[in-house]
Amino acid sequence: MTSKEWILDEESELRLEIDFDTKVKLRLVTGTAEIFGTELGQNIDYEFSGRKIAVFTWHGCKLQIQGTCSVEYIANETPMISYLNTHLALEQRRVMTSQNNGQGPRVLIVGPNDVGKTSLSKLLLSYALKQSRQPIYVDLDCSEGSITMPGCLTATPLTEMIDVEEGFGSSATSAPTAGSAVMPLAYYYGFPSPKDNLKLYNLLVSRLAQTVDRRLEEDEAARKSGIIIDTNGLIDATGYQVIAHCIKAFSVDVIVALGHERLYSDMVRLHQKSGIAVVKLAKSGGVVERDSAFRRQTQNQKIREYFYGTPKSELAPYSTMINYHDVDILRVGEGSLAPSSALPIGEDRKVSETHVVKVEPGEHLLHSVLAVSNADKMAEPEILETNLAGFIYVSEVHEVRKKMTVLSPCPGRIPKKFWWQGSLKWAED
Ligand SMILES: Nc1ncnc2c1ncn2[C@@H]1O[C@H](COP(=O)(O)OP(=O)(O)OP(=O)(O)O)[C@@H](O)[C@H]1O
Repeated sequence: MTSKEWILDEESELRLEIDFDTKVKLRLVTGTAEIFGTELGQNIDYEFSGRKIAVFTWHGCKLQIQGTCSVEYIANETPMISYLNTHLALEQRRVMTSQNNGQGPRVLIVGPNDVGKTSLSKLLLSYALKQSRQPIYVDLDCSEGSITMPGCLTATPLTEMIDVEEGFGSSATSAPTAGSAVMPLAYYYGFPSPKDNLKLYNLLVSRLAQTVDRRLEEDEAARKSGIIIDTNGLIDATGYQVIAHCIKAFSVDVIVALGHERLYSDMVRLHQKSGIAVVKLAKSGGVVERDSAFRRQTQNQKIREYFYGTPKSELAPYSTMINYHDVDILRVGEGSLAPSSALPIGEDRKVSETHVVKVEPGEHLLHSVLAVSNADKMAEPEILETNLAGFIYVSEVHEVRKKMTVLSPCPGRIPKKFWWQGSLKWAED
């Protein structure tokens, strides 16, 4: 394995892109360094595969890289000072919470795709954690699923530093995630973009916000620390509606507009008069555009980790045979969208967007990832607003015997019978 040393001056970063089929080891030899806000320990090997990262140093350091990266270079110009200043301003608001009902900042990060919204969220959360805060991370980017699986909207109270190698996670709704001692709260949306079913998306955002509020009422440390909300990259007219809805639902008081001048000035025009602080931050030159193939591979990696764990903490999934009639497979909206002319008189399309339909099990479920609802009965709309117990993967379908084999991270019978089908499939390799 090739080995290379890099010397970094203060306030510079080493940018690395590592393919999915290679492994690269990173070691901090001297000095201090961090990855998206989480500090590296000296003389520890960190291993990465299929990642694009920046190793930043405030005071200078020496790094050792073993293995081959597809891209590696040092950048001296970064927006890190402005990111740190944003953290300091948020921290100031936390200190001043006594003047604001004990409520810390509620920050919404908006911007187009691939400007570094998730990376900035990690950084602001890590810096808050470093100051013994316990912020809540709300992930509304349904295409990515930083915390659980793509297709989910989640809220995670963070109590421990975010893992350098795994980011937000070797995460699972069935287990506490990296960076958290508490289980994340997840609702199932099931589509890659809020546009796919706007009514359902907004409904779930409102539901998530209510649950977060209830938690904040009980948890003083989290209340003071505030919430950081990561969004998806939609910034057209629908995107603005989605943003306005999030602001209302979560009572956002700080908007960070990342890497987009017009979005910033629109946010000032639309929201500043209601007392919301709007901050403009520049995109880092290191943020990498990810094509659809890379995003798909990242999703696959995420799904694989849910069932099999990571090299650091491997899991062995359990395989169970299920009768078709033991479970109800559900779908919302899309599958049930009838042409307007076919809807009963007086019922408009909006009604069917949140209508739940049962799906006949069959070959079409093969390789699907299904979300297991915590609901015990099929009542609308409550079932839509019930959080998730976890996920299963359909590894085999036995059409003749009316059975299917599913993988689950937990042993034994799967206790819940309502399983959501979204657009997520995964061919195990
Ligand atoms: N300074 C940097 N150097 C190298 N890579 C970076 C840097 N900042 C971010 N990245 C990488 O760039 C990619 C895109 O960043 P990120 O996911 O934060 O963007 P995003 O705006 O949240 O994207 P989207 O909304 O499209 O999901 C990620 O793989 C991230 O790890």
